[in-house]
Amino acid sequence: MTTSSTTHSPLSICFNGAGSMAEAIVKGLIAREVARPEQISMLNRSNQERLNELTEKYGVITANLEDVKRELLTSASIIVLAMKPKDAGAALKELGPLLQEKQLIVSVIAGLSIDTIQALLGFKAPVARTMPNTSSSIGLGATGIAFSKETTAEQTNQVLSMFEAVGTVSVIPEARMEILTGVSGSGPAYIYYMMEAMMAAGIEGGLTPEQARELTVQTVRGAASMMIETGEDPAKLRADITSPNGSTQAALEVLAAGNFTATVKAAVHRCAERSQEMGEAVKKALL
Ligand SMILES: NC(=O)C1=CN([C@@H]2O[C@H](COP(=O)(O)OP(=O)(O)OC[C@H]3O[C@@H](n4cnc5c(N)ncnc54)[C@H](OP(=O)(O)O)[C@@H]3O)[C@@H](O)[C@H]2O)C=CC1
Ligand SMILES: O=C(O)[C@@H]1CCC=N1
Repeated sequence: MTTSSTTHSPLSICFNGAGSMAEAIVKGLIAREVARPEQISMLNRSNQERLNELTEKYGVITANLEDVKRELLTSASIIVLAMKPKDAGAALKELGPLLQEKQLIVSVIAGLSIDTIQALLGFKAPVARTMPNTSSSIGLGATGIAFSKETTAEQTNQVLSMFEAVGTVSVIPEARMEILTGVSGSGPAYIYYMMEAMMAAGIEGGLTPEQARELTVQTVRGAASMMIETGEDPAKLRADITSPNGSTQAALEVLAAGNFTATVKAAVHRCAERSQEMGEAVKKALL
């Protein structure tokens, strides 16, 4: 850590990691005009083709030369850690000595705790531990955020603005971050899995792939919008569809026989547990 009193103005955000989650956030930030492309830099380990693609698509700054990368990291007001958990330990150890104490670290890394991030950096940096999801790219993300006590009010507001621009935000105690990952961080994947199965069944029954897709997408979109617009519990909305002894009841009985609720709950809890395991692995390997 360096202790120069340089202030970082205007706001600049450096994404350390330039994969699908970083792109989802950047796309949303630019579309919603929360940051201009020239305020955003994106770095990765080695994939130059990927950096070229991001500059072409969004006009953001990218770099692969080590000294330029270092300059972008040291001059950013916010550094977003967006690499896989297995790569985070080495990246944080390298980053620590470069940072000034006022630079804010925003992590999107599953399982990695604030304590571990600070221990790997080598000092108590202000940290916002977040768990977004890929729907941020279209402004419909759901992000959980926990702040370290070193985070200033201004930094807290900057992070809230960043993620509110790309969807909804839930500020939660850090201890709830794993279960939130199970619900909303990985959640879109479960819905896509369900949609794949519905589409496959529709095609088996003779719908064209296009019809199966359109009907499935509109059904999921309509169901989500019904919850938002009516404010009803899903159990009530489900009951409204389920005629006694009708076709929906017959379908739900098949799902219940396959332990639908228990299976989905087990999946969410296993996701939370796996997230914790990944964080523990980083801690064990590098501290
Ligand atoms: N995908 C999702 O839905 C969500 C992901 N997350 C979290 O986001 C993080 C990233 O996931 P995702 O975007 O899917 O991963 P990707 O594999 O798509 O991207 C990872 C990126 O990290 C880069 N990288 C690896 N090591 C380093 C390093 N030492 N320094 C800088 N950059 C590095 C890679 O560069 P290169 O290609 O050059 O190796 C690549 O650009 C994960 O920790 C995950 O837990 C959180 C919420 C949702
Ligand atoms: O699968 C993963 O590990 C990440 C975390 C949340 C979504 N994807």
